[in-house]
Amino acid sequence: MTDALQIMISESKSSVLDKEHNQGSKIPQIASEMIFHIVTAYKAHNCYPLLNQNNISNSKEITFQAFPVVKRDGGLAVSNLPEKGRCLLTTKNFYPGEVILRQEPYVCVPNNTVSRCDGCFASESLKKCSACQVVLYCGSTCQKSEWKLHRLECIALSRLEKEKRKAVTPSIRLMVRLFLRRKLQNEMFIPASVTDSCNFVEALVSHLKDLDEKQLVLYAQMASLVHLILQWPEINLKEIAENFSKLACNAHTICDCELRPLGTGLYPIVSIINHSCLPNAVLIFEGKSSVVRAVEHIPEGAEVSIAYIDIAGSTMTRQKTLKEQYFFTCTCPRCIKAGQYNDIQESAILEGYRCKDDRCNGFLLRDSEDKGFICQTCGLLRSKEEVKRIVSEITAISDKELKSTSPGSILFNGYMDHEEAISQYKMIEKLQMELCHPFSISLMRTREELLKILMEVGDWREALAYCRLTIPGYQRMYPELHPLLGLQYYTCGKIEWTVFGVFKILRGHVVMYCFSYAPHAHVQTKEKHFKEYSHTFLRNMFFGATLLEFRQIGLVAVAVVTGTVALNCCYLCCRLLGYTEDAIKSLTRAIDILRITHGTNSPFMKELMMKLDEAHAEASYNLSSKDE
Ligand SMILES: C[S@@+](CC[C@H](N)C(=O)[O-])C[C@H]1O[C@@H](n2cnc3c(N)ncnc32)[C@H](O)[C@@H]1O
Repeated sequence: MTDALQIMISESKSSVLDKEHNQGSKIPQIASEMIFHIVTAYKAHNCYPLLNQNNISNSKEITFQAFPVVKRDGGLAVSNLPEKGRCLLTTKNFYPGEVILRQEPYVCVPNNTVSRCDGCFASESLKKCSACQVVLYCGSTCQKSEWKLHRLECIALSRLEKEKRKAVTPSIRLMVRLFLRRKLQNEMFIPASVTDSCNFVEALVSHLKDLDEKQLVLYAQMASLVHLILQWPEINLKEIAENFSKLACNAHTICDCELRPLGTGLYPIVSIINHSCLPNAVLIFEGKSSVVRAVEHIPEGAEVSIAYIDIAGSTMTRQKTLKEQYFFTCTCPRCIKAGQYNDIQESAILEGYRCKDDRCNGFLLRDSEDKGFICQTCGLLRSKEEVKRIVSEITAISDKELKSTSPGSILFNGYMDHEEAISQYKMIEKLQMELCHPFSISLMRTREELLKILMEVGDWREALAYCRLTIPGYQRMYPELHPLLGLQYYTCGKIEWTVFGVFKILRGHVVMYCFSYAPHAHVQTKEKHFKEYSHTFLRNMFFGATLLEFRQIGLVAVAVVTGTVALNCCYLCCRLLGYTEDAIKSLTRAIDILRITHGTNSPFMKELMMKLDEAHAEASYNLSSKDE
């Protein structure tokens, strides 16, 4: 049977390759048919060729025993669980904040939403590699550090016609690099070690047998492009397609410290870690290095777990996502509660509707006669028709053709300009407030979008209001030590620290003209001539004057000040009353969480801790000037 399959693979391969050279446009269809046949044949014979957790011990090339212990002295071992496959176990205690594992990527690539340097993922001062014209570098240091691998990649990419080079997406590059690195390690141009070798890649689960036809077709199309780039007769399309399937469930999105995606990387030992919706560890990146830290005490002999997905959703949503992307049913402590009353209640709050009575905070469940949804606190019915009407209004706004016809003028999330985006999101927010439970995820996502845009335009005051609105949702949806909760406190503190008022002095009274100041940007003001205050200038002004009284009337505020500095200057700038204390609270909460998830040594954390120190210094200055 294996021989028959082998013949089929080689026949299909040669036909694909022939077509590839003769009629480029037909390749994908033929390649996908081939993959489909191969997989169907494997399925029919209940046999899967490469390693996976089910047949791992039968493999001749590599066995599980070849690398049972990842880091004996580091407290980790690899084991195998019947329902999960391989897993990472601890052989010592790990405590919150302790690094469990650090690993460099076996291969990685930056994403293409923004142009980035291949070496460090920076997005500034980039130059294209003069030979392939595909890969970007920020300077010679990064170019040199990447050269061993890029030398071969560059030759391969340079052979491609210009038009085809445009189709070289990050996923295609990641696959090309995977094969190139394996080759370089086999030929000993790049050193291999027990934990950094293609053996680990071979052992990754692929779930090829679980893919639907559409996905198989896609992988086959992608495989044919990789084949065309590499032009290695010894690899076949099936192997490449299977590797795409492996990357889909084993590669990780590389993020910056604020969890914004930068690229994709394969970290073979990190890939052994299984998922939990209540994980005991977190995966963070320091540059391109992956770092897994404990977020709770993990006793010796326990399994290390991380979250593969955003764990904010209801059990049903999380399970659906895990099944679709990773092909398993989660049985973590949260998921085993599926269907229990508390779980149903939580789902209804996160993804359901609000009570018709504004004053009631109850959650709604579908009524038995299917007329609508009944509030479980006050018993009020919300009709299906009403729900439908609001849902379709929201959809209509979301779908509205706001996209610009000329790509150059798209400013934000496809909207023509920020103001338009803000107004659309506010309309959606209003409708969601009418429809959804106050802790609903969709309402929170809308507010997150608004926060993002408002920060982009430097409207710090409103951004702060939205940021504060999201905090209770985050507290509810995430565990106490979740990086996203820490980062939301950080954003709040950062804005509280940033919001300034600019005052104009009028005979000892000061009239406030604006509320916001964006460092290194223009002061946002009703009176345009207040532009371009430098950060230092504003800070100096603040320290030179004492605010006696502050009253806010709409957008204008009146403040009474004393102090010669204030009177010598035309304008006085002051952090809005009470915001320093708020910033201290938010930054402290952020640090309490992020020092566990992110450690304390990264530049990001150092800056954050410095900000908190500054806030403390300013608060005690305020206190002392008040006493005087
Ligand atoms: C990144 S791999 C993790 C390592 C994997 N167990 C192995 O044997 O290589 C992801 C795959 O592991 C399995 N997996 C991960 N977490 C799981 C869990 N909580 N329950 C069952 N299977 C899980 C699924 O097959 C998933 O697609």
